[in-house]
Amino acid sequence: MPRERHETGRDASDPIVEVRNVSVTYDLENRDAMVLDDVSIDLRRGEILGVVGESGSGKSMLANAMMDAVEEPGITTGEVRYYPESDAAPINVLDLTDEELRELRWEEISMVFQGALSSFNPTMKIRGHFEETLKAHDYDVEEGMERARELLSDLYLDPDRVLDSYSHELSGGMSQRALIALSLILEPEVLLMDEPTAALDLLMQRSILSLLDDIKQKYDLSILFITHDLPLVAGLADRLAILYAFELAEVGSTEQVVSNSQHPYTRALLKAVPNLDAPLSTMQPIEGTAPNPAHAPSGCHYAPRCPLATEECHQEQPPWFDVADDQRTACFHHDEAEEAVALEPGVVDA
Ligand SMILES: Nc1ncnc2c1ncn2[C@@H]1O[C@H](COP(=O)(O)OP(=O)(O)OP(=O)(O)O)[C@@H](O)[C@H]1O
Repeated sequence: MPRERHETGRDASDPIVEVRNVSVTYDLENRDAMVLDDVSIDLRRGEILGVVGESGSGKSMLANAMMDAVEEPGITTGEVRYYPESDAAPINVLDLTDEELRELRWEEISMVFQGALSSFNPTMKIRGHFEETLKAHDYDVEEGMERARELLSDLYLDPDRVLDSYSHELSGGMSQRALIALSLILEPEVLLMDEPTAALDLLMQRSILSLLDDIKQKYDLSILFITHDLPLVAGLADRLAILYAFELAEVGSTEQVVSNSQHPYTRALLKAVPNLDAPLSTMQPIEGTAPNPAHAPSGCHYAPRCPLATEECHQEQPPWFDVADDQRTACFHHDEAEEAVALEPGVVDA
């Protein structure tokens, strides 16, 4: 059954952040270009939601919009509602004053970017970053530094050694873990992670991901994990949201999306990823290129590359279709996708 292009009402599964019809617009090549186009999604309390998309698809825009941190002169529209507790009134993030936003960030919603080296000030020891953040938010420094030590230990780091180092004295994996500890110092409820392990080798990526699961449990976090690496996040996330060219294409439980995707783009993406179990000959790159935001197609953004596209797809944006319990797909031809883009069994392990 077709649905509106946005989720409506409160979810039975208790959202902690609701993103509703959020768009981000920049003036590019003298025209309004949407680098995020009418995205609606919930981050549910206690879940890890993986947001997967190619480079330039708008992943960072989504995370930035959720904290009203889109870089000027970008314009964010729509609604982002944050529910500090299940039955509390929502906070409308896009309506907050600068001072209110300063409090929301770090204390309620915290963000970790890739490349810890550029996030840390090279002339300040790691300890200084923790102390500075605690002071800036009027937290008790002594108590906060106790928590810092615990967080660093939770991330399998030696607290004394790390706190007394400059970031360049630590390995990439160590400084990225120190950055995760720093992001949690003010006990936020939500962690937005934007390609947090992209610069690290595979082994370190995997070990950080398994730590993340433990940290999530211990500190009751809800995590949005952004990546271009579908197999990486499939092993971690409860649900996946697939972003293609500034729009959401499909959202569902990880297992459903990986093993029963109903969107031709998700299926093509699954076919395009290298996988240790599947022979290289079964991999297939996606033909064509993603649109530039200044020249996005008027209908479904994937239509120009899609084997199933019909006139309707080129003219109209597809609505959401509920294709399974807790899985929705924005494709007119979702019921033909499985046959048109066939997958080897077990392409990615959920
Ligand atoms: N400051 C800016 N001004 C104008 N356009 C921008 C700006 N920053 C990003 N964009 C454009 O917005 C689109 C989405 O960018 P975004 O950074 O969200 O992509 P992404 O999916 O996070 O990519 P990556 O994985 O490469 O970081 C891209 O087409 C990008 O070129």
